[in-house]
Order: sequence, then C-alpha cells, then structure tokens
Amino acid sequence: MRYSVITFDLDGTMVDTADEIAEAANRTLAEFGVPRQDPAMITGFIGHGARHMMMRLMAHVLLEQPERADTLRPDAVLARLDAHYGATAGLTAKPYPGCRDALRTLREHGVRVACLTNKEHRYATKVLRSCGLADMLDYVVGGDLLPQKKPDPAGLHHVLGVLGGQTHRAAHVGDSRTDVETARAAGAEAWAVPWGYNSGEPIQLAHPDRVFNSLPEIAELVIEANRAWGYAPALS
Ligand SMILES: O=C(O)COP(=O)(O)O
Repeated sequence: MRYSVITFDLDGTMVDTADEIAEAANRTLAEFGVPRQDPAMITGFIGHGARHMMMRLMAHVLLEQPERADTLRPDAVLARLDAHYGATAGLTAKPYPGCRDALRTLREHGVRVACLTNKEHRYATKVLRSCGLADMLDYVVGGDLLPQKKPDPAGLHHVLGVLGGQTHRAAHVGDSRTDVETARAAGAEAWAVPWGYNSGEPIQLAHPDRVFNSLPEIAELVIEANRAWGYAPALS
C-alpha cells in the first residue's frame, strides 16, 4: 500500500479546542441571562460546527427552562455566538502531542496532508494559524466551504481533487463516528484517535480500520508502508 494523501479532522483530533468552544457558548448564554452550562456537556455537542453545537445547547436549555423561549431566539443567539467564538477561537486551543512533528514528517516523505473539519472555515483557519499549524497543511476544508458537511464524502473527494490523490491511497483521521463514516463513504481508510470528543462514546464502537495512540504513530505507519511499497519521495 502506498499512501499519498492523509486528511485530519481538527477538533479533538489535531487540536484540543473544547475549552474555548465551551467558553464562547457560555459567554453567549450569559448575554441572554442563562447560567453557565457544564463544559463537559458542551463538549459532547461538538462535531457538526459551532453553530450546530449552539443549537443543541439551546435545545437542552429550553427543555429544562421552556420559559426562556421568548428571549433565546436562534437568530439572536447565533449572531452573538459568532462574535464570541470569533474572539475565543485559537485563544486556548492546543495541538495534541506530536501534531506538528507528524505533519512535518509526512510532508518530508512526500505525503500531502489536509485538514477536513466541520468547524466553520473562518474559525478553522483561525485555530490552525494560532496553533502554528496553518503552514504545515497543504489544504484546509471547513464545514461551510462546500454545501455538504461530513459525513458526506464530498469534502474528502474535494481535497483529493485539489491535491491530486486517489481514494484508495488516502486515509482520513478523526476522533468521531462522523469521521469514520466520512472515510468509509469516500472509499478511504478510516483511521481514528481515542482522545477526542465523539459525544463521549469510545471511538472503537464506530469500528474504524485502525486506532492510533499518537499522531506521530500515524506518520510512522504511513512512511513504513510507503517504504515497503518501494516509494521514495523525489529529492528537491
Ligand atoms: O467544530 C465542530 O463542531 C467539529 O469540528 P471537527 O469536524 O473538526 O471535529
């Protein structure tokens, strides 16, 4: 097997963004007089973009406090979330151990790497820049760049079209069932990491093709597979 393109999910896979997402959500709710909500619960709502997370959080609040329905209106809340997440995105986000090394090593060995996330594109690029990862990626697809989001395979196919890769030489790495389903739907290998969010469910239950214990382990496997196949990158 020779791998030519590896795509990585962002939240919970390359970067720990849970705290700043919860902070933006709670700052937003505070403006509407809603007490702070448990960050762990908010983390469970991550996976389909910041606006989707906020809609799920609002649904949770309104279920417990239906009398807030008059003030907690989606348009008003989402507009304030945009302001707050625009301010917190990238503030406390931290790449998981070995993230930069893994990306650098893959590229040094001729493998192209991309970020495929459901996070809105403007926030994704802000987080990647503030974590020093933006220049280490060959391409980024945020959740609102195309009409379809993960688990639709369109984003992965788009990356492969741009970078010139084939699905049977690609793997998508993620922390959630959505990522596994995306890879499968696209015809790429479904690789997973166990430290992410996945709504609190162990990623093994989504049956990925492989689960890795670190990001550098992914680079090692790819390089070893490509070496065994006899592929050496052109020297530049
Ligand atoms: O921002 C989100 O909710 C999800 O983003 P992800 O696709 O990078 O996990």
